[in-house]
Amino acid sequence: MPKPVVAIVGRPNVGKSTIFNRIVGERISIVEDIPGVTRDRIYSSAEWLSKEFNIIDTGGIEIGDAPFLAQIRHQAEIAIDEADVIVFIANGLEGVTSADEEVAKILYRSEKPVVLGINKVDNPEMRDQIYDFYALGFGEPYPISGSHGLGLGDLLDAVIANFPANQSEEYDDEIIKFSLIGRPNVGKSSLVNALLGEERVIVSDIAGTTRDAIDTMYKYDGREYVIIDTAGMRKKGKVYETTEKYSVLRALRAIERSDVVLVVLNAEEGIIEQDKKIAGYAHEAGKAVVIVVNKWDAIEKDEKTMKEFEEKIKAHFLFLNYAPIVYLSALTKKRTHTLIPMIDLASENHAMRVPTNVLNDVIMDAVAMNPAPADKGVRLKIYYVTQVAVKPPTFVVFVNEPELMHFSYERFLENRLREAFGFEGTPIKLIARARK
Ligand SMILES: Nc1nc2c(ncn2[C@@H]2O[C@H](COP(=O)(O)OP(=O)(O)OP(=O)(O)O)[C@@H](O)[C@H]2O)c(=O)[nH]1
Ligand SMILES: Nc1nc2c(ncn2[C@@H]2O[C@H](COP(=O)(O)OP(=O)(O)OP(=O)(O)O)[C@@H](O)[C@H]2O)c(=O)[nH]1
Repeated sequence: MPKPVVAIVGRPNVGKSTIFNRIVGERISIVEDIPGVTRDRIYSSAEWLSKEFNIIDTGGIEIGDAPFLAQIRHQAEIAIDEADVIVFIANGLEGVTSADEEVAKILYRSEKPVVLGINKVDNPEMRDQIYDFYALGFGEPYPISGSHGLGLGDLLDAVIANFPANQSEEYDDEIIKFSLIGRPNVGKSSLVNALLGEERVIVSDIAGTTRDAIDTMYKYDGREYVIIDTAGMRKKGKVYETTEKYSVLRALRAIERSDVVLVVLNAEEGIIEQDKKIAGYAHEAGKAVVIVVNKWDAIEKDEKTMKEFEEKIKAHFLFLNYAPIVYLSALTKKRTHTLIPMIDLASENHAMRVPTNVLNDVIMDAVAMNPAPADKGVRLKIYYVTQVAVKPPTFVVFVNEPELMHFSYERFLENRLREAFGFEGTPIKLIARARK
């Protein structure tokens, strides 16, 4: 089920990021600290009354050197393009400003529901001041205080009440969904075209939350695939579509809807910081990952080139050590046929379920071979392991003291699981829990 998308808009300094952070809370991703991966907090999943949604802080998307008013206009347009419900924030301490009216004007033009939040209403006496904001024309203004966490419940109730009704299932579970991410010009569109070749292409425009996302159905060897957001890869019409943060936002949304993410690199240009950042998003989302080195035709090669490139990738993407690497050329179509089998493999491993008894045999053997080190005289004891989820495979390890599970030991156990079961192409997650 596609999750509804909520976007926060408003002129600078009204408290959008404060509210975003409040709503998102402390969401811990699959790997807490990947060195070198900076997290842009402009997009996150969130939950209210067990309704899940995604939320965008449009204030975090700066549009180059556009002047003040153009900035807020573009941000409002992004909200309209990307969201199902828009949260419009104004500042209760300052009353209605002309910049607020500017935002309102753009929002009127859309048919998206708008919930108006008046921020910085830090105490109940200030509530009378919010009535001025009826003038903005979005009905009842909700008084809130982002910094004190007040009033957000009522605001979110209104947001949820505006979610689109009965969204249909996106695709059948057997259909493998994949997306291509990578910085501009690495060859994502060319690769999609190379894959599609002469095949009949059915482009589906999905109804519901994923506005603007054009997915492509793809059949290979009798199996069905969906290439997620092929439109997002091509589209570059509006001013903000060329900004880096916006493409990050599109990439994050495509990643989220995928089973397998292809991180596309350019052999000609090698690996740069931006590639690392993009790869980090795929990893953090817990998706299966295949690294694609494109433009392999364009470089001088000898028998060592591939090995050298692989070492470079391993060094730059330590956190993606499970991702298989495919070298190909979208231009000449050399080795493009090796890609789909890799996607199949990564996807299968991402959904792998290991029987509990086999799992425990492997872990107990590992522990016997290499017992956990003691910490201040107390030794970690592992009682039992069970797989609690797939996509990615997630294991709960029941222990005496979860704090004794150090990173290096966890890594050791993870490696043993990988040796025993494969898991090529997928992250796996270990969670230490105290046995009750
Ligand atoms: N008094 C008060 N101050 C707040 C509240 N929420 C945010 N602020 C303050 O307002 C300032 C701006 O907050 P941000 O969350 O950065 O605002 P923003 O809208 O994201 O700003 P841009 O990123 O510039 O668009 C900060 O100094 C916050 O501490 C609130 O509920 N009450
Ligand atoms: N030599 C060579 N050139 C390639 C290959 N794949 C793509 N190109 C070229 O690289 C350029 C960019 O390719 P695109 O497919 O548009 O790249 P993209 O990643 O979709 O780019 P954005 O849409 O900007 O994100 C084009 O000029 C392609 O012809 C390849 O395998 N070898």
